[in-house]
Amino acid sequence: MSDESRPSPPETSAGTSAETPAGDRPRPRTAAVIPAAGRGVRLGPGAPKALRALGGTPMLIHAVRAMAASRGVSLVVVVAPPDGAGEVKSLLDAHALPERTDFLVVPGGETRQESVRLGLDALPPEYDIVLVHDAARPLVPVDSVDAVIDAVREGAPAVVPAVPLADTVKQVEPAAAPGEPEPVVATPERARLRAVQTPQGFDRATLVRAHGTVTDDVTDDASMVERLGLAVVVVPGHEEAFKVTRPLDLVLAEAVLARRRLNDGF
Ligand SMILES: Nc1ccn([C@@H]2O[C@H](COP(=O)(O)OP(=O)(O)OP(=O)(O)O)[C@@H](O)[C@H]2O)c(=O)n1
Ligand SMILES: C[C@](O)(CO)[C@H](O)COP(=O)(O)O
Repeated sequence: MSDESRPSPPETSAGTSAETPAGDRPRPRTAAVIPAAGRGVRLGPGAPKALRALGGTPMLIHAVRAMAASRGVSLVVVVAPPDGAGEVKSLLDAHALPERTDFLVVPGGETRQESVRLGLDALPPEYDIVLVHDAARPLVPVDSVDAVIDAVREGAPAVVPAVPLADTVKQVEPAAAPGEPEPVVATPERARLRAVQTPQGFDRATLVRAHGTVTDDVTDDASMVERLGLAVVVVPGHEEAFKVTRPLDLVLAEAVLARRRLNDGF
């Protein structure tokens, strides 16, 4: 492990993914890669998005805690802004994670794809299942994380959490000239469309192969697996796993967090 890591804690009886009843095959171990190296241009000027505060705590810390909340996740790899790995390491040192969860910090790249690949490159060999989770989805509930891990453990090479759409979606052609209206060319059947979230879960070898093979620009990791011709399956996502992209998303995230804190009594 690099200097940017905490030493692995001893196995505990609290139950890592490798723990099994006597005689059973060990369960595959799961690591979560968190791409957090984006600027957050759509959120507006300020610090890199992952380091901006949500309820007084950096968004990245919420995302790391969301992964660490799953008893199946025993390593979190944070892909930090390229010049911010030291700051991210200090943040993680300052915010307690469960004893069972180890972490690593690596510097990210120019694109999300590149950042995910750099996170994958840093994974120790003993992890067979990989989750990829956007730092920009800080409020994903643990049940969604567990559902993705379970589906990969049951044999799916690639799993995405997703929710139905509320809006009708139109496919358009680019406008003939700037300022001209965009012509609609199709209306896909909404009932068959899904809005895809993270964490997306993968058999590690499949994801590594996808990142080593697919060079086109894509907006998520599962579409790289689709391009290999392999099956990707959907499990139910959650409305609170939305992505903080624009200023209004941050307002919603603050409200969701305030509601949780009220319900939890702190
Ligand atoms: N070079 C990049 C670009 C994005 N990401 C991460 O990928 C996730 C999803 O990306 P997005 O929400 O688009 O974040 P940004 O790229 O920061 O946003 P924007 O496009 O508005 O700049 C985020 O957690 C972001 O930090 C990354 O690790 N490395
Ligand atoms: C991976 C993702 O969150 C799935 O919805 C999304 O595609 C990321 O897109 P972004 O434009 O890089 O935020």
